[in-house]
Amino acid sequence: MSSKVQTLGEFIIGNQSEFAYSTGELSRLINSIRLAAKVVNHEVNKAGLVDITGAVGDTNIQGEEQQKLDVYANEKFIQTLTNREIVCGIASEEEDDFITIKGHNKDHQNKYVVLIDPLDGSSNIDVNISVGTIFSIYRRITPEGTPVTLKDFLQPGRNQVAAGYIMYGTSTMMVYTTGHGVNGFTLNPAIGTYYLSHPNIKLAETGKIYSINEGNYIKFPQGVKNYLKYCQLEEEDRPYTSRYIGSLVADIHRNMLKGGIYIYPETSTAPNGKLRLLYECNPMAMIVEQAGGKASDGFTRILDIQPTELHQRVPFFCGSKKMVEKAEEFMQKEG
Ligand SMILES: O=P(O)(O)OC[C@H]1O[C@](O)(COP(=O)(O)O)[C@@H](O)[C@@H]1O
Repeated sequence: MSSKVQTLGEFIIGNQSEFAYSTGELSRLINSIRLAAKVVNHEVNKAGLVDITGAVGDTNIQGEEQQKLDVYANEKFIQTLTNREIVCGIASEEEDDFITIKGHNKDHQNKYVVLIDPLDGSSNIDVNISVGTIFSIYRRITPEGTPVTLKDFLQPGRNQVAAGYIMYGTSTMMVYTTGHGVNGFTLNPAIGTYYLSHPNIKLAETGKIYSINEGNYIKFPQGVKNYLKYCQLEEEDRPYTSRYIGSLVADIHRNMLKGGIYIYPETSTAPNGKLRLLYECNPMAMIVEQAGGKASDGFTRILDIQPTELHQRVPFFCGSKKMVEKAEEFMQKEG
């Protein structure tokens, strides 16, 4: 990588002026996520060698069996953010309730809350398939100097000040936005530095890839079944090709670079789908929209949904604008 390529650290400092009332707090926060991700990356990379795969025997609030790496990643992100005293609260897929961070002088002066899925795609850890971390950052809405409340976390996604993911794949990448476009940074593991490898990522208006777990086909709403038929018909630029990794970060990342649509709909057994609004769908929706794409629950823009619970689930249609609009057409036709 030529030395002229910007490092993530340089990029964060260089773009600090983008943030309204910039005190450097948000930059330090993104830097801390960068640091925690490096620590987690190290464990993920050697997962096959050491006894860090498999379950710990506990289940999280979603009733999912917690993987050792889930727990490890959760601890590392919470520790790193807590030790750097830059957030007033953290919510995580692996924690039943939000965590209050009092801050340096125990006076609740910090401005930001973070919502995180420490290790997404955990069902793929044991089989060495790409997994990821997803993060979402908001400015608190309750007064500084008072303890953070649930209200600070239950904000509509359009209020996010930053969102991103880290993908632990063939290479490790951090992709994020602060509302001024989307940039991707690749980790050079030899020196532990992220470099700006994917500047200003733009998602194609349409693509030829659809990503959905067709194993659930019979449980899908009619609108989704009709859209899948549409994708598979030999007409115009179709049939599209089916690609599904089963790791949200990896599926969305591929579609961001190649064009495509990812769908995790409601089903007859899961009326709100599987994915969590606050730390899976909202951050991915902000990234995809910032890259020119679209994200909805089939009817409503994801970023306009008013959250009511920390771990609520929503149906998710996300990707190339024209493909999501077509899928919404089929959903709305079926009502
Ligand atoms: O196996 P399914 O039902 O297709 O679900 C896969 C989806 O669930 C997820 O694994 C989310 O769950 P986790 O965050 O618990 O891993 C996504 O990454 C993925 O897209």
